[in-house]
Amino acid sequence: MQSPAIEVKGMVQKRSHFELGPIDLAIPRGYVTAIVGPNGSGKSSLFRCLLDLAKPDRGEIEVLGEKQGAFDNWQMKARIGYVPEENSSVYDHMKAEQKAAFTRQWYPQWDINRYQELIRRFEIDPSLKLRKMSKGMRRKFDLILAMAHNPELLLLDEPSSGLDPIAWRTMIDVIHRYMESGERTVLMASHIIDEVRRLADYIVFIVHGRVLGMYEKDTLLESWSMLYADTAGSKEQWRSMPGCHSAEFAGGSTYKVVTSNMIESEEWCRARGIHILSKQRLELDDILTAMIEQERLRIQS
Ligand SMILES: Nc1ncnc2c1ncn2[C@@H]1O[C@H](COP(=O)(O)OP(=O)(O)OP(=O)(O)O)[C@@H](O)[C@H]1O
Repeated sequence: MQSPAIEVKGMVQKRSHFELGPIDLAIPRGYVTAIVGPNGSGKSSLFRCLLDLAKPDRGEIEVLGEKQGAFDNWQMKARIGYVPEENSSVYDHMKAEQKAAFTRQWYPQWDINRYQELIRRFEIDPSLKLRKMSKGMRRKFDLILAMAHNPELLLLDEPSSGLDPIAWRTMIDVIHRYMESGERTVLMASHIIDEVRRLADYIVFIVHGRVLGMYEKDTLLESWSMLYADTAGSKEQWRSMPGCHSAEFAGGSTYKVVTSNMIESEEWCRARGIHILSKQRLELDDILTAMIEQERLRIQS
């Protein structure tokens, strides 16, 4: 089996009011993995640790087979593309084309045709000064700079922040095409459920600096469901149902039940003669909300 693109073992970063970790994570090569979590859950902090822009207090990080610490090596940086959550204002006085000329010095694989194709697709005027660009234009340009050297690994921190719907679709298409070779890896943080649904193969949920789990997206969406079940008057111990997240009385002899394991829940109901009246898959944001609730209960207990 291929080694992971990113491997994090027992990583902890302590701040005065926030602790990230301990985090253990293996991001697979050749796939898009989305990190999803509420504001302040530590997504950007994790990205900065992965890129050696911030130091963890404990643990090990390996990116593209290199242990953290080998990152001062430009050859290593050239294998990665990064779009941070906030862009730096240091280069604001430059025109886009000057910033591109400056950036390409660091990337031996800079692909001028690819750069120009992306400039066209995202409709960027390269003669414009960066400070004159709108937030969305700047975001598109940052994406272009991160992708013009065809990196093996792309780290995108809320890539669509500020993009209009047309630019957003272009971004989705550009990332899909980037992944076509099957050898590239994307790790992205996102709050946009539609973006995660369209792009991600795997989803990592992070809450209060801790990883709740990493899931294959399709399996996750197939497993979490809400069902209405008719118990025909019998009292059910819903808590013993596999995957039971919550069960609430819905009138008559009907219950509304949320499960994280639809297949086993159905079998459990069948074995007890409980009739499932309807079932509906949960959306990713509902799943995240349910997981946050589970985590809250776990911490309280
Ligand atoms: N440079 C820093 N110094 C000290 N604390 C920081 C720093 N950057 C972030 N934090 C804190 O770390 C915590 C996690 O923030 P982080 O930006 O990593 O979360 P996030 O999941 O990316 O949030 P968002 O979705 O809002 O972008 C927050 O409590 C934040 O205040």
